[in-house]
Amino acid sequence: MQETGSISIHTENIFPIIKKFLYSDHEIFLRELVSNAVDATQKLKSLAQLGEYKGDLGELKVRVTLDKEARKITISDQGLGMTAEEIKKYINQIAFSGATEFVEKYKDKDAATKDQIIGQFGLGFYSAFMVADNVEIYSKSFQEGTEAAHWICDGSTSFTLETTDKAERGTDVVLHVADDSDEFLEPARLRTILTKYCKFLPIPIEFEGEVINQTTPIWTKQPSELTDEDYKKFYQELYPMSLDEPLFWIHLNVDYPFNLTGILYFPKVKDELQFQRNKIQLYSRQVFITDEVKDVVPEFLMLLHGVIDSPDIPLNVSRSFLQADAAVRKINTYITKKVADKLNDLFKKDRAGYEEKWNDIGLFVKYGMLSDEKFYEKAKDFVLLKNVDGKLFTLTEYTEHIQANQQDKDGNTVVLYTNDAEHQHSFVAAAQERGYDVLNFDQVLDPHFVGQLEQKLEKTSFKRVDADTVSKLIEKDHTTESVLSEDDQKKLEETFKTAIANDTMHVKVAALSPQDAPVIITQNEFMRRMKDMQRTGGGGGMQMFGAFPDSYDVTVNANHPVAQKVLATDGNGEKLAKQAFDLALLAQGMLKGEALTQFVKRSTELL
Ligand SMILES: Nc1ncnc2c1ncn2[C@@H]1O[C@H](COP(=O)(O)OP(=O)(O)OP(=O)(O)O)[C@@H](O)[C@H]1O
Repeated sequence: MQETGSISIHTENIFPIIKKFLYSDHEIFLRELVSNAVDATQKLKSLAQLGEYKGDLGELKVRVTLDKEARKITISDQGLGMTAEEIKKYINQIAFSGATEFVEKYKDKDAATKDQIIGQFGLGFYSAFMVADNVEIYSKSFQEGTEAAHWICDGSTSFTLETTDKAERGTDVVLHVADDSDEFLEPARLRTILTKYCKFLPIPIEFEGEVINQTTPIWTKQPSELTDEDYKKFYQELYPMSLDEPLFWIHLNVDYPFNLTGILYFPKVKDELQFQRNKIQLYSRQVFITDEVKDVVPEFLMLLHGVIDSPDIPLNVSRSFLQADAAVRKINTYITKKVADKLNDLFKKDRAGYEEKWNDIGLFVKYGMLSDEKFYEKAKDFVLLKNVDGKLFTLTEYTEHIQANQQDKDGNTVVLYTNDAEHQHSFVAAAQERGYDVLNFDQVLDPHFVGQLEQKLEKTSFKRVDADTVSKLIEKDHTTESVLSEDDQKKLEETFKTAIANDTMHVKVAALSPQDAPVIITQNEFMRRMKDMQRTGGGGGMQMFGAFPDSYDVTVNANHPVAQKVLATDGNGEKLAKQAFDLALLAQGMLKGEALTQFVKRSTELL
């Protein structure tokens, strides 16, 4: 029997269009055909379990063979097979009706809409025509008394279907590789594609006499069956180039309201926001889909490694489509919650171990808090603050720790921090002498984190230690009286102004404790933050602050003995003022170049 026919497609040149636009990655044809073969094999297994197939299953394998000379790639399975009728139905109608619909929708659309349309289409059998100019199917159904069928299609809309004498159950799909697809005739290329997409398929895949996959990867098993070693070993398999062990992991396992399994690993983070080579891999029923998981996994968790497997994620991952997908949004929420629960668990069960890992996980936690409100709500109980002595506190613990000493006259708690303990050493030391605690906020996200905490925590403000003189950082009720008369204060101010002779240095005289430094240079917290934000790309209204030169407050301590000396009428006042000012600059690493040379010269003279 031979039958020729026309595939019910109205648009003549459907394949060139598919070939050109459907997938930029032609290599996925192999993933599609091998997954079809695996599906057919698993369907047969299920039928056998249900007693609907009583024959011998035999060795269930999928074989990929390459005949370079003949320009042929064959994908063979011993699955349930198809009769001629089934080929007409499943291949001619189902596989190609998808293609028709695709082209119909695709015509006359702009690029963005086209992208979206591509995203909606199931990949499948017809992806074979991206690399082949002729495709044959030889198939024999598992059903007794049926004849084997042979189907040929040359990429036009007509096909030939005839009986054949294939003896074994199953399907061979033969691709006659097109002239422009020579790359797929290289064994190494095929092996790479198979390892990329088929490494964890549930049925053995054989290529050049070797099985290339692991049929039961650990994420498909129960956590109770697995040891820490199994998880670590699997991490190595996923990322053979990785030198570090993961810190810990989460085994994901849900079947309602969507299906998802997987393992997420927390890696050691070497430098902040480093480029991540080891990405999370996305699978659908053990078939690799992509490692661009941007829309499936919340952005802050992109720093994690591992695998996610879900049949509920649309296979062909197109941006605009994924973002709108309800299942994807639920998955997103679920993963966020799981990660928060895991961290909370670690924190509760093993505080010491958690603290040890804080350097590595702190970044995730803060990034998560900043980018996801729900995560903030959970993480506020286990986020840690580190002070300059290296001690770690939760938010509540810290508030309690500083409450007694760091309240200002209005009852607000003032949190002091440094972003560079070395550089701001004199300020940190001054604050500590007062009995204040100073936090270390020296990581890349910390400026944003400070902003967030300030908004969230009631009656709490944050000040960088060098934002003001120590007595002004936290304004208490009692004010120190000045030992100088008003005239003297004026005179002192003028002397310093002349000595400094710099418009960006705003000199003022204040009555501080005689134990404080004679001159203190600070940068206003508000102004500094605005300028910082402008530098890191905060747009809009911040622009104007960036245009201002850096400006500083120079506070001269009226109660320090140096003030008396500057006022003494021996003609050395200005020189001393300049010297005291330079010392303050020096304490902050701001004295450089010629100014530094002058300072050294003047110091020698004064000696
Ligand atoms: N190797 C095979 N053995 C048995 N049946 C097959 C085989 N390959 C394809 N088929 C049949 O042809 C149908 C169409 O295949 P196609 O790959 O185009 O779409 P799909 O697998 O149903 O969906 P998708 O691949 O988009 O998820 C399949 O559903 C299946 O019934």
